[in-house]
Amino acid sequence: MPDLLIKNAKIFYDNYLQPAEIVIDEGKVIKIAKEADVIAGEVIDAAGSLVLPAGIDVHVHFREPGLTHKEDWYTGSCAAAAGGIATVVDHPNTIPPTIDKKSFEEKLKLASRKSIVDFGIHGGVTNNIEKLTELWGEGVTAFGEIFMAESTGGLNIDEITLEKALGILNELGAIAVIHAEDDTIRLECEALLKNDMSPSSHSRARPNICEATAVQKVVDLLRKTGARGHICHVSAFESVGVLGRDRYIAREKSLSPITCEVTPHHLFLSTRDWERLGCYGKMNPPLRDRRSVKFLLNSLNDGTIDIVASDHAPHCESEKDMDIKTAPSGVPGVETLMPLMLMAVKKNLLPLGRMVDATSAAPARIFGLDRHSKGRLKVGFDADLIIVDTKKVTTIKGELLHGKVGWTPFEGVEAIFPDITISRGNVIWDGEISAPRGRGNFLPGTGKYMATSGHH
Ligand SMILES: NC(=O)N[C@@H](CC(=O)O)C(=O)O
Ligand SMILES: [Zn+2]
Ligand SMILES: [Zn+2]
Repeated sequence: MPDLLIKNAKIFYDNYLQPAEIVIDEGKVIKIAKEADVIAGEVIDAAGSLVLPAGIDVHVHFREPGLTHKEDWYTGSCAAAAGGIATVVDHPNTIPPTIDKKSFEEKLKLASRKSIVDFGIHGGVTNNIEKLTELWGEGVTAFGEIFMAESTGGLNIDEITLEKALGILNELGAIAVIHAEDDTIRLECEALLKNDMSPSSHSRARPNICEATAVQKVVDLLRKTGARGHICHVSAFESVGVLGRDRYIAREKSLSPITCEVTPHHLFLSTRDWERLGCYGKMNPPLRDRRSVKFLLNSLNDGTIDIVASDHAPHCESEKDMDIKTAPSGVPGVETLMPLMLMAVKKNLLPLGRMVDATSAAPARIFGLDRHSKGRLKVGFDADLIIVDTKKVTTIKGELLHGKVGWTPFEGVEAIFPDITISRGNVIWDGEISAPRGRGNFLPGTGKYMATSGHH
């Protein structure tokens, strides 16, 4: 008898919403049919709600080890589950940073003990060029974010180191995940604004051209070295222009595309929100004006932007409640990503199919998580699913979220939260967290398999 039957579901299949029943056994989807005609150990009646692939958030900062007053693997993964995300990839700017075998093993142990969702771990790139191969063999998902400019953690590197690292990543066949901002432009602008204490000065300290210049530089370096690249959190319309041009050339030359992501805060907030948010609106890259915001949404629609990722970067209120120069950069977002995207679909800002691809199938494909059967509602794939009643529009409240910091830049914004999140056939969220600590599995990157299978 299979473990679970979801009946009265509506699924998005063949570009249509269709009624379906989904049969799950041993964590996998084993049958999808109009009428499954089986008796299962357990039955969930979706009562006509949508059943979609759970989200995959490839950009979170879960802050452990070292910064657990902001977040840890348990609270971060609970926030993910409550927001409809069943897989995350963590970034390296923890304390210690994830830059060698030892720090990687430490993070892996903590995450394995505490995470309730499946996870990958990215390796960091600093002056650890000689450690990249060992990190790859340990099973990091990819390398990054590689900081071209200062951001939380101070892991930024210069262009010479970046080029060297990209050469090695090309040999490994690993993806370079880039935080693209130009540090020279940042320093120049910051110097000019050193007496400007208005929160909105942060957007001018890191203007559009600061990002676009770095995007152009790293595109050139990726093409020169041959390394595969993914650009984090693009925010300026000029950057998307640079990437669109490269994509066109890449297609003509049959090169692998450089992929990119956008965050919900760059899609749904703008420089207008400085007034409401004050220093809580400080993040890198910063809030942009309406022109970029519109362009980002169009580019997500037409596929120039591949995926949505949260850049979940929590800081405590006591840390944010400082002057704009002292406050740390970053906002929480893992729990609100899917609810905001579902709301965007309801408002006709984006077709459902595009939203589903950008939050599940595409991140899985780009980061090789599809080899772990992630990212699709499909027979043979992991039963990582959400059940959503799209009629249930609520407003986001920081105090109801499950991360540690208790605030959100989206306070009062309309959203659609999932009723149920299922990970490998287990209900991990149904209005409360229903998963034991440490049930989440590590999803090793391809370097691990190459190391164990003995060829390179
Ligand atoms: N986005 C941010 O402003 N901050 C991130 C780091 C980063 O992604 O740059 C953080 O870890 O706090
Ligand atoms: Zn970043
Ligand atoms: Zn980040």
